[in-house]
Amino acid sequence: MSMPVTNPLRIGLRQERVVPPQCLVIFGASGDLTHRKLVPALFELFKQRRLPSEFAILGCARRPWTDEIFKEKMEEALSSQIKESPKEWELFSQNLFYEPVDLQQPEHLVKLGERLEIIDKLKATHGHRTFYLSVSPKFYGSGCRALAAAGLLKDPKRSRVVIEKPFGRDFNSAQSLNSLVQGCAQESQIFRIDHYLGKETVQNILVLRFANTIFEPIWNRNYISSVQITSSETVGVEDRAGYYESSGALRDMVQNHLTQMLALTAMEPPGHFDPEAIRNEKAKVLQAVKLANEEKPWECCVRGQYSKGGSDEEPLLGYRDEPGVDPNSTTETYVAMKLFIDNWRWQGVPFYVRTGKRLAKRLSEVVLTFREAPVHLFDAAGGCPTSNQLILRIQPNEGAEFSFEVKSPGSGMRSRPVNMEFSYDESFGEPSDEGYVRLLADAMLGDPTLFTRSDEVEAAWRLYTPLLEKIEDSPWELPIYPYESRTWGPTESDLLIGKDQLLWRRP
Ligand SMILES: NC(=O)C1=CN([C@@H]2O[C@H](COP(=O)(O)OP(=O)(O)OC[C@H]3O[C@@H](n4cnc5c(N)ncnc54)[C@H](OP(=O)(O)O)[C@@H]3O)[C@@H](O)[C@H]2O)C=CC1
Ligand SMILES: O=C1O[C@H](COP(=O)(O)O)[C@@H](O)[C@H](O)[C@H]1O
Repeated sequence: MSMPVTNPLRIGLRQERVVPPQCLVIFGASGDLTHRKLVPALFELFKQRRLPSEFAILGCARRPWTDEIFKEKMEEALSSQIKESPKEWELFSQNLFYEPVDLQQPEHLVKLGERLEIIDKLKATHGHRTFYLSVSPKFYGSGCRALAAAGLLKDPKRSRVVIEKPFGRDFNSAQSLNSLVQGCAQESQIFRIDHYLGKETVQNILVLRFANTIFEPIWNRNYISSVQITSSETVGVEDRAGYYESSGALRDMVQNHLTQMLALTAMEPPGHFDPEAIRNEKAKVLQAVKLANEEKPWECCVRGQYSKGGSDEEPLLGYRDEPGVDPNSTTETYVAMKLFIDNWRWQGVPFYVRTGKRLAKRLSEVVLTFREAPVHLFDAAGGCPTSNQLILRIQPNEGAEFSFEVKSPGSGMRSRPVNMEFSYDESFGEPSDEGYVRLLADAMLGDPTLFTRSDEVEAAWRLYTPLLEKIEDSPWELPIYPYESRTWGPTESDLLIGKDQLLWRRP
């Protein structure tokens, strides 16, 4: 009988950190995020045995659901996972409870406090609570205030609050929201979530840079000529027009997810792996980022909006024809821009970032392009030698690749580029967890490393607010260029990077 072969990379893989006893209270329990992301992530944690038996999920929203209705709704949300793990669902569902709460009604919060005490006794959760605000951003501040007024945040060791994005809509509103929530709870209790930081490959940027010796000496302006950060989506606005119309790609994706990827790529090495050390370095580098041309932002920023496209079989609506969208909308669904970082490491190295909906491919990646060899000794297949590139594939097919020149086989001495590949799935034999799995566990563990601190959020808003104001005050200076659905965005964005004799990567 042959022995099963064990992949040595899987040894010791799962799962060091188990959440301590507690009750997770989700405000917005009937909403889209709870349905699509939060409860599936919690079920995943449960299946991985990372939730203790002293654990409860208390769903809250205004509608008068009961525990039973909440369980039914969550069963619908998890239907495909439950088919594979029906027994786990039986056990998991015993931890689900529901309390009707309107965050604007103080007496509801008092009732919530009483319900939590009952759950504490029933599930032995000892007053340990994580409050997750998965409600409209207009309730982030008032929600925290209501929790504090009801005395639910007074114990900094046992109560935390998780705040969804967007955290503010410009520098001033983010600053006011920070002071409001910091007036209700200590910074150590506040977890501002950015789900990109929960992605395995985004965290891998840190490990790749700081657990290897080969990268750090060349991770700077002496060796790197440019950096591209892309997050492209194939989906359109879906049913979120109400939110997206007043947000747009700059606020929805660039200020948070792309800027966080940039911060991890560009930050200095922290002295040690400690939440504050990491967040200090991220905040420091974010404070040094600037638009490539602050006086003429139209020279370094391109906005686009998808028009119709697709195929006869799958025709796709243009953004302005989507349900809930203003037929004259000037909200951008695509943005590309060029940034610089004003410090010793990165002076003069352009960072190009782009994101868009309804693009040709779903992908997120960070691409570092290295300087050309100083002398071209060999003929290159295709005319000119390519620059070395390190590509950090955030999604899909999570991993990394390095492209470099090798000798083309044959009698001559010609060079051609090849790729060296690492893939998470292939190496570790299983797909990576969704970002929310990691982040929910970390919030309940009280580990803030992968959450954004107040100064980081403010630094990111400080960077983009002048641009947002320019768009609002003189929109003709930053016009919206249409692009056909399922293409790579407006041609103007090719010109943005083309001015520097570069091309966007189109894998
Ligand atoms: N959906 C997504 O993919 C993403 C969402 N987010 C963020 O997550 C948050 C939630 O988004 P989403 O789930 O899409 O929003 P939804 O509009 O789907 O859900 C909002 C939820 O809030 C509840 N609610 C509304 N008013 C109150 C109130 N006064 N007191 C208590 N609960 C209330 C609603 O239930 P009821 O009407 O019964 O009160 C509902 O459960 C938002 O901040 C969004 O920006 C972030 C990233 C992605
Ligand atoms: O936060 C958001 O992210 C999603 C994209 O997330 P991903 O994990 O699928 O890359 C985006 O669709 C949404 O508009 C935005 O609010």
